[in-house]
Amino acid sequence: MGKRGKKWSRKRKVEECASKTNKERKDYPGGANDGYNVVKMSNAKFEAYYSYVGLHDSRYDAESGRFVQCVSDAEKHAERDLFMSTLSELLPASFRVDRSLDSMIQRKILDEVQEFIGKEMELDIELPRTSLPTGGRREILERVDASDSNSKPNGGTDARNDDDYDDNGEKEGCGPIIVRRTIAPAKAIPFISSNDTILGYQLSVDKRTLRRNKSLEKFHTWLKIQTDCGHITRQETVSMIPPVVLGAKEGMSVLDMCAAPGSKTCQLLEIVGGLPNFIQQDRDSESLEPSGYVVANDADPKRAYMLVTQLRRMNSPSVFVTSCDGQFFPILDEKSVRGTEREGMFDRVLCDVPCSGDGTIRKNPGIWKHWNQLGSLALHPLQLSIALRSVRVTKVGGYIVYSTCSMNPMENESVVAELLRIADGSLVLEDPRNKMEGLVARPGWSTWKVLRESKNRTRKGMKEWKKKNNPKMQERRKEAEEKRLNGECPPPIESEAKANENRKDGEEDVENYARSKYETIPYIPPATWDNDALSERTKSLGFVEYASFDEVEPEWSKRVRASCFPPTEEEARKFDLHKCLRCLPQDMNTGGFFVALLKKVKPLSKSATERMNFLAKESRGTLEADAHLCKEGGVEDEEKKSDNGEVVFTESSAPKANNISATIFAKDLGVKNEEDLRAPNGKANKQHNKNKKKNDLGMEDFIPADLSIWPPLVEEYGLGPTFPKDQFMVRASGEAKILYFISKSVKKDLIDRGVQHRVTVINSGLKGFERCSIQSTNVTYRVAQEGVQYVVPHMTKRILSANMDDFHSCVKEGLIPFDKFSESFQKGLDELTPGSFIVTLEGYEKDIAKKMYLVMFRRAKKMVDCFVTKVEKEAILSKMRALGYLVPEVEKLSGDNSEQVVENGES
Ligand SMILES: C[S@@+](CC[C@H](N)C(=O)[O-])C[C@H]1O[C@@H](n2cnc3c(N)ncnc32)[C@H](O)[C@@H]1O
Repeated sequence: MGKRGKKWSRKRKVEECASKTNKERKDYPGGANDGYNVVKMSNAKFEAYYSYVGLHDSRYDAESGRFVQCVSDAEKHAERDLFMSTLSELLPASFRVDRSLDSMIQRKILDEVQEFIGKEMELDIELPRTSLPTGGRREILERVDASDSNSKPNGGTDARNDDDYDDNGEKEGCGPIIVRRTIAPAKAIPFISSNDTILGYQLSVDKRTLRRNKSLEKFHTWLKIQTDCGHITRQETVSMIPPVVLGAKEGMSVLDMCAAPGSKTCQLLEIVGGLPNFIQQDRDSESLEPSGYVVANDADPKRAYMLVTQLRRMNSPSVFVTSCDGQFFPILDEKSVRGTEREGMFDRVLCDVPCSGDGTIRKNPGIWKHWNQLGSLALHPLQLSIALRSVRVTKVGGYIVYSTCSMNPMENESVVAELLRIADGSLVLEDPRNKMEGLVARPGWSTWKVLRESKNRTRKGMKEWKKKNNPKMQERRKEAEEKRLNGECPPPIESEAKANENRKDGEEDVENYARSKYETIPYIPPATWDNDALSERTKSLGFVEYASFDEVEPEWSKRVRASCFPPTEEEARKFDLHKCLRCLPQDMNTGGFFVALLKKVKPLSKSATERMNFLAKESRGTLEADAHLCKEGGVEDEEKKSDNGEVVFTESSAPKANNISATIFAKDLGVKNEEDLRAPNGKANKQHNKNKKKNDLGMEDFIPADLSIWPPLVEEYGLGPTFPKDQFMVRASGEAKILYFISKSVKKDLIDRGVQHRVTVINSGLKGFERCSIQSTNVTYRVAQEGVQYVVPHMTKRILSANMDDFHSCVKEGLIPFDKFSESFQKGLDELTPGSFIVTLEGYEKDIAKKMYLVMFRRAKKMVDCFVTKVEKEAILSKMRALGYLVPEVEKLSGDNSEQVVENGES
């Protein structure tokens, strides 16, 4: 089998694996397949770890509205039960209405939301069929019955009757439980608001119930349509917190460092890159575009593509999607452009780092099976490195939000504490609670315990154990042993024997591990909350605790780092870590989340920058890191030396400090003189441009469109002098299929500084024109619906204004004969030569915020076509309804037939 065949079979394996996961998903809690693949919502290590580190040591006091310490064991038990039973419930779905929507449309949507959330209705709710380690389902049912309202009470709970449960913690003979409740389907989320209007809503039910429940069918259909139109975004409640905390404002430059799949990016874009509501008909062309922008970055190119799909709904020219390891995000200081000394270029940076994700355990039940503490320890340095880079690229005076969906202090407070330590006064932690009405978040921890799992409990250990216990291997070993006993072969040499002995020790451990991981031993709640007893329990599960970094064995010092340990008392007083937000699932019936808001008050010191580079280098290896960092083009010439006289790696010194990497990188770019690498926007970049039409991902470079394409288009569409030709970008090489329109600020801050040569640009802006040659003319492009509102204001030809009826016909019908329209509209059509043209809704010709424009095509025969996708047509119809035009709720729409026209050879 050739290479191709091999590849194909690997692909098939992946597909098979994916389908299995889907099956698992289908069967996941509440699935009809009784007992098959039901996820066990229990993990002894997870529970022992969090009990020991103190996750249940405080509770919410509803009376005072504050968190208080649990003083008795009973209180801790109750808190733990509440935590565990919340984790076993399915996560309620949430959504928010786009804050940048035209105010009239937004009002209409909010009215429609009220229709659903305002009135109570009887709902059949399916409770998860799960194995609950303790407390749990029965208790949930009791709470459901006892509660008239939809709110989740906090406080003590009854202990379960263990007789009802089998050894796995499952209730015997128990299928999916359906309860009928009279509730409102959703409640408002007060901290998701704009101008005192609440825009966020949390449903009473999870998305599966929403999809299947007959009484919610209408609501579900409405949600689907509004989501497709880009009017609302479905997003988890806690995931909406970071963008609000970040405090971005209209017109700001924002970087979303780890952006995919992009729900927070959308939220940020609505604030900084949406069209302000006040734009009305009399604005000048300057204010046509949003002045702020969002750079959405993700290290994984495939995930970065997901961002493009997600952001397309936003219809904004102010987004720049890149794929780059956040640890090497290019530094574009103000000084490289204007010769000033200002550090950083972003007003706000969201650093929502990759994490263990145990806060998402309600929607990702696979975490129950795979959770382990080593994962958090391994992520800690990467998270720190990305966060430091985020600080570096932020302007002085700007803000950084560090967030994770993990509850583990190794990924949260310890990273923030180390950031503050390294920044040494350049960063200040702020408390965002006052901006967050209705938010229930616990204070961050100022101290914590540091534990690791024993080595044999790693995946590698598991693999070795499996290999060792493979029946064939065991058989062979037995044969060898017999031979040895019979004197047929020499005994193993001493060191090997010793190694075997050692392995034997480990074997038992691994066996235990296997049991705990794959059979999921049910967790026995602590009999006492005494510290020693809890410590014993974690030890028996294979955890090792360290009081300080000095205790960490040398072979573990790369995993359990000094920065994992809590701050000294003096540092703790300085850092104020309690200002961080710790959202636990039981507090707002959400997922778990952590957020820290940091203000950059002065530039980072040299040693902080060196530490940042060191971490990046450590994570990616010297060669790769050097190449990445010198790709940025150094800005300072001097070679840096540390206190002990060693050459320390910095961006600028990279080529000098490591000649090999510089040579490799120079070769890669086709630059003969390595010094050229150091000149920002210099030879290296130009050479890079010339030689590398395709970037590392095989994508063509994203470059400004050649000005020679414009004359025929200017003539055809009457593009006036205000038309911003320099804001159109293309993919390099050949004739561009699409001309992307980017906003002025994206051009000025990013393109003009050459960012496109330093990172992989996945996408930016809106499709402004699409290739489409029109017979008997030299016109090679037509206007694209995606960016039509930014082109139309500059057009003086080929625009027709239509009344509501004609406009509606254009949206609704496919191929439309002229005589379907009013006489005046027909007259306009008769005067047009064949080709692309724009129809605007009468009265909204210049209102680009409402985007009542349609890209149409006039055929040679007296017919017209509409080049608008079904989804966009839905959006237009819902806007027409908001404008008071009586469009039926369900309209049969024909899709975009641009392809068909091309095939027919008419265009
Ligand atoms: C927690 S998710 C981000 C979720 C996202 N902010 C949202 O709200 O939809 C973390 C993301 O970081 C990306 N990532 C992992 N390592 C990275 C790195 N070194 N630099 C940048 N992104 C990284 C992952 O691909 C993943 O998409």
